[in-house]
Amino acid sequence: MATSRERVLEELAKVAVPGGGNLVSADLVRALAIEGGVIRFVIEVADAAQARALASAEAEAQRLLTALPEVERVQIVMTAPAAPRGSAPPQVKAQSGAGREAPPNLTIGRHPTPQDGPASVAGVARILAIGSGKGGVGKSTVTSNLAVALARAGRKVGILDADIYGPSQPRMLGVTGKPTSEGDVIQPLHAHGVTVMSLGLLMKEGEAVVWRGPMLMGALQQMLTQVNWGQLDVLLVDLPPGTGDVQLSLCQKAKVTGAIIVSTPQDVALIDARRAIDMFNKLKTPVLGLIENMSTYVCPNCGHEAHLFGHGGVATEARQLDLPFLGEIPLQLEVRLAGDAGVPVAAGEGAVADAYARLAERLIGGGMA
Ligand SMILES: Nc1ncnc2c1ncn2[C@@H]1O[C@H](COP(=O)(O)OP(=O)(O)OP(=O)(O)O)[C@@H](O)[C@H]1O
Repeated sequence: MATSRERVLEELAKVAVPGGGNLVSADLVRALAIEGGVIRFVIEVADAAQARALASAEAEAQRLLTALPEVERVQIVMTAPAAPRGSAPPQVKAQSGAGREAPPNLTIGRHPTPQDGPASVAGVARILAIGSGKGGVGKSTVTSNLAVALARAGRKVGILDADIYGPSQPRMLGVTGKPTSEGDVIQPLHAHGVTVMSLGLLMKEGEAVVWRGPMLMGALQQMLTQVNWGQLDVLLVDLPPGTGDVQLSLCQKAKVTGAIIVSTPQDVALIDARRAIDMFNKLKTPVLGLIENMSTYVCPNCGHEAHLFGHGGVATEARQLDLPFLGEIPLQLEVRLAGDAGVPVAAGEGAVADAYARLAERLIGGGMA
């Protein structure tokens, strides 16, 4: 069983920090995420001097958490913001056209600015959070394909890739350029009729770890408010898996129309999906429905139908929770190949593209997109 968030905070509250108090009471812990036996979080400090002063607290936190029975790995990132707390957000500087190999020249990631409750995003009619309890169930794949299907159905669609631990929308949508900026307004990119902004566009591939900490809450706020989204019928937010701080900040900072939960039919995924639903309920974000991904598998050679991860589990779960079941997406090799090639399968023709078109129609018909 995974260690609970409360248990982790209990341990961190034992770690004294210079100046009095502990890591938790001094409000230094950010982005706490627990995935199986892996615990990740950020210690947020004001500057390099405080980072040095907290080095032994970091080591102590590492020691205490690693000693917990269920914990396999503890990953702590210490971050100092680019500018001191409370100062104006840094200007966004951008270059266009540089290859993905070049280091990012955008300054993004800052402390969130205070605001009274969740805010609307200018020009964006609806915000849908696409979440999952478990990682790897295809949430990002569903997001990119659903966006393309909605665009094909004539809707103005955007994707905000907030999956800070593995932003994959640039690859899945085949966008490789870098966003440009005018003043502090970031210009998003466009692919397959979808407006796209991703933290992944601001980092070298595989460098997520460098960007995790400083980008968290403030970066999400920047992505919502500083990106020129234009007029959108719907903005899909691809969340990291689980129930961490990104989900929390999104629902606190933005007026989220609702959440859609992606799950495979496997019991283990469904258990985690329930947790995600519970979190959205607690955040008072309506859960608009569930999608079953990696549903039926049809053998391309003999046409035999198999249910590798089971079948119908998500529909049953939706019925039990009295939530809408929005549809099922088959498991097909083409889905992965298309995602890897940067042309979502929903942009073409075939059974999976049809399934996404039905899903898009369902959302549009229900006023969700
Ligand atoms: N219906 C499908 N058929 C075949 N492969 C799929 C399907 N859906 C997703 N995949 C593949 O499964 C893998 C995981 O998908 P994806 O990255 O979308 O999951 P995720 O839930 O967003 O993961 P993460 O936890 O990293 O955010 C990818 O290689 C993707 O191409």
